[in-house]
Amino acid sequence: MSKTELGSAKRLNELVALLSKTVDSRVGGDIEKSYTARLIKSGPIRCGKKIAEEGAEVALAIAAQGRKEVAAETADLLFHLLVGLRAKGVSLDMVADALAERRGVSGLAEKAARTRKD
Ligand SMILES: N=c1c2ncn([C@@H]3O[C@H](COP(=O)(O)OP(=O)(O)OP(=O)(O)O)[C@@H](O)[C@H]3O)c2ncn1[C@@H]1O[C@H](COP(=O)(O)O)[C@@H](O)[C@H]1O
Repeated sequence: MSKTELGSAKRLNELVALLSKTVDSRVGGDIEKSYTARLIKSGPIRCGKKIAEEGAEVALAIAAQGRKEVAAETADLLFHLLVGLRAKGVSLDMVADALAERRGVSGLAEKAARTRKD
């Protein structure tokens, strides 16, 4: 990873950490004043639907729109993912553990091992 990439990843990491804290702070908050509080209160099914919607918007932007649109839709998706994780009680640590377990394991090797088991 280049120095520039590492710098951008660190910045995104810090912003996601701050956003995650904001999301946590909205739990049980006033649903008239906070979109996050309203979405968390609406539960995991509604949050899941929003994530599917935002994910589709990212996919469409990648397929047919410009880079600015892709970045904006990705920011929407990241926010909704954080809200969905919070609504479901999944910590960022759990996601980090899942990512760490896969580190260095080629997707192709993993797929081949899975196919052998089937
Ligand atoms: N990052 C975000 C963020 N990204 C997207 N959104 C909101 O996500 C909503 C959903 O987007 P849509 O385009 O689907 O809008 P919609 O069709 O009206 O949404 P729905 O009625 O389907 O829920 C919009 O209202 C956006 O404003 C966000 N709302 C909040 N944040 C962050 O969360 C913080 C706390 O926000 P509140 O909880 O509202 O105070 C903010 O300061 C921001 O940092």
